[in-house]
Amino acid sequence: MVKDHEQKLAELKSKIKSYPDFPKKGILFWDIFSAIADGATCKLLQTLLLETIQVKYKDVEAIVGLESRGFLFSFSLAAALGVSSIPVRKKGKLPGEVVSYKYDLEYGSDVLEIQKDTIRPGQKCLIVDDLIATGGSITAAVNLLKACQADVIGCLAVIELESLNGRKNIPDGISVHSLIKHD
Ligand SMILES: O=P(O)(O)OC[C@H]1O[C@H](OP(=O)(O)OP(=O)(O)O)[C@H](O)[C@@H]1O
Ligand SMILES: Nc1ncnc2[nH]cnc12
Repeated sequence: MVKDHEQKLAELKSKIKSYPDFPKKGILFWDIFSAIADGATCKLLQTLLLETIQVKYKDVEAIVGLESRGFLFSFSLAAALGVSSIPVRKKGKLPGEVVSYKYDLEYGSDVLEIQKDTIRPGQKCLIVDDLIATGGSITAAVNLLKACQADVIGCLAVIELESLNGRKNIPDGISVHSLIKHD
């Protein structure tokens, strides 16, 4: 039987384990690695992400992955589509000339960086990550790409924690899509 999209999403959802109180008390940790340890689920996840890109983001020219779990998807999707794979990393990890963006965390701040010569003004970029929680990381990546004059066509995550309303800070007009929603 050919599985339809909703069945595939339900199957993927059932494969992602959660761990209470990791990495600290009160956090329910959704572990993408538990799903991709299984080869059939790797393939299912790749198929679901590609189907989404073909429907919603078919003009994409670069897949931008957020350190580190976003890299699981940015290379494989870019390779399948034959488009650029570009990493956004935490400060001090990328060689050459970088563009930096400082953003606030609950306590303190952090800096994301991208290599200047990997991105060109107007390039149609899709940001990918495993999970949107507070939305802080993905919002900072949108702002970093905007500072590079890239055309951010959307953000795509495997999981979104809806109760944290991480979408609220993502600039207006940026499409956000997640495969699986949890509270
Ligand atoms: O929406 P937010 O509140 O920003 O949280 C989501 C981010 O947190 C996790 O990354 P983390 O910084 O833990 O790094 P890792 O991928 O290297 O584990 C996750 O992979 C997202 O990038
Ligand atoms: N609850 C969570 N599970 C997995 N990764 C996360 N990153 C931020 N919050 C997370």
